[in-house]
Amino acid sequence: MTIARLAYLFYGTVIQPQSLRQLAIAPRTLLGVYHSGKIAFAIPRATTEQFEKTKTDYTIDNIICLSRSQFLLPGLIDTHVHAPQYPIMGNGMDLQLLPWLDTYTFPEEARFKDDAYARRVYQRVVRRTLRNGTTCAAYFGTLHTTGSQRLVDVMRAAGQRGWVGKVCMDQNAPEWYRETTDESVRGTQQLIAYVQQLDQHEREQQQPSSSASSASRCHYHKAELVEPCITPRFAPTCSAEALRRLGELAAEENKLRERAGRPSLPIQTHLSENEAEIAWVAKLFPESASYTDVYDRAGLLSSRTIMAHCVHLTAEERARLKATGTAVAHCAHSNFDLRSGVLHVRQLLDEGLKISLGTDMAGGHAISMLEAMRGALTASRTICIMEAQKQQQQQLNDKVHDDDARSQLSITEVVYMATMGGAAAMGLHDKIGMLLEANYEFDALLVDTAAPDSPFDFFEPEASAEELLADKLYMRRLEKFVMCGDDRNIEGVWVRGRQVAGTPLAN
Ligand SMILES: Nc1nc2[nH]cnc2c(=O)[nH]1
Ligand SMILES: [Zn+2]
Repeated sequence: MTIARLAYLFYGTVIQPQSLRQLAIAPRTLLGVYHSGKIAFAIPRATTEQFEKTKTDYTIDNIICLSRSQFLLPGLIDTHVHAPQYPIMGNGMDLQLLPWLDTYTFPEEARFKDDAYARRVYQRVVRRTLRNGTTCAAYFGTLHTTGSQRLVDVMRAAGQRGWVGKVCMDQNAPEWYRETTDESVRGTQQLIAYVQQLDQHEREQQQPSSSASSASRCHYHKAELVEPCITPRFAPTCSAEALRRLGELAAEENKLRERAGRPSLPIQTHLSENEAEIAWVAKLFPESASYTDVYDRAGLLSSRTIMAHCVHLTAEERARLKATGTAVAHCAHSNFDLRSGVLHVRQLLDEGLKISLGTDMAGGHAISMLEAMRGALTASRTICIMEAQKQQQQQLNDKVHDDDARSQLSITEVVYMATMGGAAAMGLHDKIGMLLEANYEFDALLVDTAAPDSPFDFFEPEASAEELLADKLYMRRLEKFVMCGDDRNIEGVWVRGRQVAGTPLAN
């Protein structure tokens, strides 16, 4: 009898969102990972005898015992980020969206016609995002098809999961950074074909297993790690014809995919970010009932569509996003930095919309999803303050009203949105976002709140047994990491069971 083989066996605390308001904290979890990247088992509260027995039951390549200050967390998912804007991150934050695009963004993105420059910047972006724990990202590229292909190459080589969109713009952009409608459609088709061909090649390379039923015999592969994504930049820079043809392309492609039992094609764009943008869309598309309706008419709303921002939507628009399963990427830092507005995220959550988080780097000044979580917390508190001020101004009574913090997000909610919520937004919820489920792919971070160069100090609570053993202690560690942590607290990063950042940790 052959002994099954594991790439990794972890023994320690696992923290994982279960739903928007529920977090599982599972101490002393035995977590096995196959070479295929799939989780073999996750047994919380395992005894040392179980640990010893597992070591004899399996051939294990790497055993990692977590210390008290460490825990595993699902990988962070950035559902809206502009890879080519990395060189201007943190610069030019003095303008609002439309002049910001013309002044800073388009000139930088135009440089990506140079494939070598594109590759160089994309290597930095992918390395930096991985180091910060972003295991999966929905990237916007530029207008350039070959440049966008280089982003695919870099992600695959580094082992990062995600979407890559060749940005489409056929109007209202400078003539040196604009394309024809045909070029928008053709470039998107070429990117889809390119990724398909890479995946096909990868599948052919995979050794056929003599006992295919044994997941442990499957090897790591890169097929479907990176998906092409239909990416009209936003309605103002796309003609109605371009939007319609991109919607048709998605529909045609999805017919084939459905027959092959494959997930539908991802779609991403911007929606209702800034007041001037919304007024411009109303002028450009008078036949549409709303900004959302512009995309809806083109067939671009779907259960694999992500709309970034959505700050100023009407109730009808929100209902339409919900009905079509379209997700909203909440990009709080960007909404502050470009003075676009403050998303009332509690309202959208109450209405049952799918909400995830995005850095929107470089509209947002930070590349880290920890920053995206903090931004979302700050935005929700800003809503609370605005609501309180409104109540006071209305002078319903002259005493200060009770503190109402219902609009405020919790740590649990932002962690959900940065992990499981991101997986749901990208239609990957049956693959990633969970660590306590066998057969999920192991996309994870090893966090250490006592890392040697940690940007904060964690003081153990007084040693009452109740406090030391309770979930409370790890909740406090998680909160510290979210509020005060950075990449120095991320000691290892795995995507599909392969370590892609951090120091080699196996012992
Ligand atoms: N934040 C942001 N909004 C956009 N709307 C259209 N393009 C962009 C972009 O690059 N960033
Ligand atoms: Zn954006």
